Amino acid sequence: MEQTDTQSTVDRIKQQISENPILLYMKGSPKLPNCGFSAQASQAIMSCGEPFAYVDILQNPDIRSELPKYANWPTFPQLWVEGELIGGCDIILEMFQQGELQPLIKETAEKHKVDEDNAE
Ligand SMILES: N[C@@H](CCC(=O)N[C@@H](CS)C(=O)NCC(=O)O)C(=O)O
Ligand code: FES
Repeated sequence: MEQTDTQSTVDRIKQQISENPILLYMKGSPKLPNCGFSAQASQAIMSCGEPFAYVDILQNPDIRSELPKYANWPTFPQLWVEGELIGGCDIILEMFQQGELQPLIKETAEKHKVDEDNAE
């Protein structure tokens, strides 16, 4: 039973990561963040001007407990781009300050817009 629950949570995480090219696991929402780290991270990503998906881990305690093990990353927020963990708040802000975040987000969004246009 325990095993099955853990497995379904991990499956849900894998599905979220594979279906959303830009995905932020955070506390609260970008509009109403519940922690300063999540607020700073989501603001930096929002300032790139592209839509992105998020999961509020405070509403999903199973994901909060399983994702750190799956990701091998102990804390939130976590930014995932195209199925890869980019990092947490420190890395996101560092990339933003170095001018690396915006091209990553822009190029990813652009690429997946084309994917969607070609979807048929
Ligand atoms: N230095 C971290 C700061 C994030 C952090 O320390 N998060 C803590 C407090 S919000 C956390 O997620 N703890 C585990 C938990 O609350 O589940 C980063 O770069 O992301
Ligand atoms: S919720 Fe306390 S530091 Fe993030």
